Amino acid sequence: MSLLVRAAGLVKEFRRAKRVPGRMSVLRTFLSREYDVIRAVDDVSFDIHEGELVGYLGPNGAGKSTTIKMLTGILTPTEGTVDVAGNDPSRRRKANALNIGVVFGQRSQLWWDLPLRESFRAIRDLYGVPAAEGDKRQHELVELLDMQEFLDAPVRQLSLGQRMRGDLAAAMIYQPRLLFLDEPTVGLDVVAKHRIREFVAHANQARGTTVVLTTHDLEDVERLCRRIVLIDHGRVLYDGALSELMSRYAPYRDLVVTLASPHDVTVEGAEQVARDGPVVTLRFRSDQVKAPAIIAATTAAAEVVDLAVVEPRLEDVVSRIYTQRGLPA
Ligand SMILES: Nc1ncnc2c1ncn2[C@@H]1O[C@H](COP(=O)(O)OP(=O)(O)OP(=O)(O)O)[C@@H](O)[C@H]1O
Repeated sequence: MSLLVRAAGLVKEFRRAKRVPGRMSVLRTFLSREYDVIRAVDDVSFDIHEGELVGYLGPNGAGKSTTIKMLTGILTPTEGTVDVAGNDPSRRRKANALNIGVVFGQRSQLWWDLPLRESFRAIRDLYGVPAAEGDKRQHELVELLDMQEFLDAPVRQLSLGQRMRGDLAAAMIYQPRLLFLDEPTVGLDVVAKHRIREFVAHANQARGTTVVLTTHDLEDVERLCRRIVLIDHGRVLYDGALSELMSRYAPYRDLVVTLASPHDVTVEGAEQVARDGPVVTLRFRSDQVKAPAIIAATTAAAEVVDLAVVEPRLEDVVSRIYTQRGLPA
């Protein structure tokens, strides 16, 4: 796989007027020439290869949007370098724009008063997509995202889910090599989320589009991303496979059993971590002991009426990382 994005030692600092306390604070802050420097991105480096689908994650204020803005050319780095398909995005914004598609869940890139069909036409013209190729691509996207029935309605009349589908299609119609998705499923119902995820997976797998996904919805991540980059306070905490993060930081399974009567259970190789009436949770190291062995030992030790083996949730691992402000020991 060839290298598509290289971020090396990226730093972005913002200046924010220092708040002057006391009477007339707002006016005095405005007139004061003192600033605080905020290091929103602090020495971030990563490579992304063609065809990858990377989750770029972090808590609120971690520096995700600031990084993405540097990759798309909206912001110039304070230090460090960015290369996106051979372009320095902030110096060659137009050339970079031809290679990238950007979708923001929170705000539309479409023309509010135009029907989607007209927006697509305008974008195709803007990007110089040949007519026959554009027609074919548009037809395909309309089918894939099931947009036929609202193609002629002005964007302002669309539901959030319809608008998101429109935004995705608009970003893909000129076939960018790299797609940035910022919270693409925020505010959508389960069916709409599913549809968006299916489309993104298809774009990545069938068309080979490289995707950088920023999201707080960890189901998006579980469904789509093999690799994640986790940042906080502008620094990379983890960059690697999602499966590796889970096996390294949550190498356990829970056996949840419902007993015929409420009591504690002692089983070798497992630890009882919770009991709620007759429902007991036994945790065991999945890298050291197999689930069937724990199940057999538990059913021998107690009268079990129901049981389930539960995998650790990404949400638990990530929330531990966020609260500890670092990777668990
Ligand atoms: N234009 C700006 N001027 C001053 N500070 C800024 C500016 N843009 C971002 N920041 C600050 O930089 C830090 C990182 O912000 P950023 O928007 O990159 O975070 P984020 O990870 O995208 O957060 P969220 O998940 O809430 O969108 C925050 O402390 C934010 O207040």
